[in-house]
Amino acid sequence: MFPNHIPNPEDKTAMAVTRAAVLENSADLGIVFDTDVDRSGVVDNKGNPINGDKLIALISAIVLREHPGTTIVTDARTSMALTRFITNRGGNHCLYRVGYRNVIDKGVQLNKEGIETHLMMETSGHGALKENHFLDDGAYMVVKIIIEMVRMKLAGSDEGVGNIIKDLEEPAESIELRINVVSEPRYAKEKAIEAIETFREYVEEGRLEGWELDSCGDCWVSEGCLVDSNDTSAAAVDAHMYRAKVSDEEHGQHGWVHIRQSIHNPNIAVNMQSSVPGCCQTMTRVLLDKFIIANGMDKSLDISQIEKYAKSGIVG
Ligand SMILES: O=P(O)(O)OC[C@H]1O[C@H](O)[C@H](O)[C@@H](O)[C@@H]1O
Repeated sequence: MFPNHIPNPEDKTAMAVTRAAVLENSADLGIVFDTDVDRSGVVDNKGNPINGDKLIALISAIVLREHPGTTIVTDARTSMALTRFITNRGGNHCLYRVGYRNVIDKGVQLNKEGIETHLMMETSGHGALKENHFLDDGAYMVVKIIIEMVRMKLAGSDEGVGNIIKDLEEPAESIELRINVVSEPRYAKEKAIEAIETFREYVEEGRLEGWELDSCGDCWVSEGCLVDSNDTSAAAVDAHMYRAKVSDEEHGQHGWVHIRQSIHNPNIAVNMQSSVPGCCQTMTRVLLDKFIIANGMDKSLDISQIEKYAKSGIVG
């Protein structure tokens, strides 16, 4: 379909065009790759787009049937519902750093430590399997999905592969905001790290009410996972990233805020999810008033996207 849309399984147009083609041709499956075919997304026969968390869930369900109890590593921008989906099927969910190399390397490391880890996948669509020599390989993922689809058809089901993930809930809200670092480019990384580490201290010291540093709960990675404290084996280059789980009296734990230095750009990426409509805006206001402004960080950071979302609920 290229050059009709960007070849990217995260791209809404790419998924929408593929969905339309599947429905128009009564196809069994639509497939979206990026240019070098290491990222993928699919559309099932009913037109359901399956990318991001949904793709991870679909592959997880297949892999967990083949390897009961396996550990699955993903980046930490996945939903709380995905963790439930994996654990409900008997798997362990290891939430790790953004960056497909980090996610895959974590899986390699866990296997070396004797923790059976068959799938490593990022929300971007990058994914690797132990059986495929830990290669970042979108084509292999899609072949697994095609085999599953044929298996279902041979068993007499026309439900489509989307049926496998029908119990995966979606967060009510999921947003990404960027904070540009106002500085000479050579100091930008340092400043971003300073801001992110101050965020960590704030959350650790309980200065943001209801916010708590997240980890994989009581899994074997204990504190080392999302908080990075006792893991020296992975590259330090993009290690400054933390996730805080967020609760309030009314809803209990309803979401999370993930803050990290961008891998490619001199900015800070802020991702948020909540199961309660309106709560991403509430969390943004807390971040703005109780952390950024309280620290005087609004002088060294371009917080226009944060301010806009806090005021209007509009990303941009
Ligand atoms: O830090 P960002 O600019 O958001 O980029 C983050 C992304 O960087 C690269 O594209 C990696 O391949 C991805 O694994 C990662 O998710």
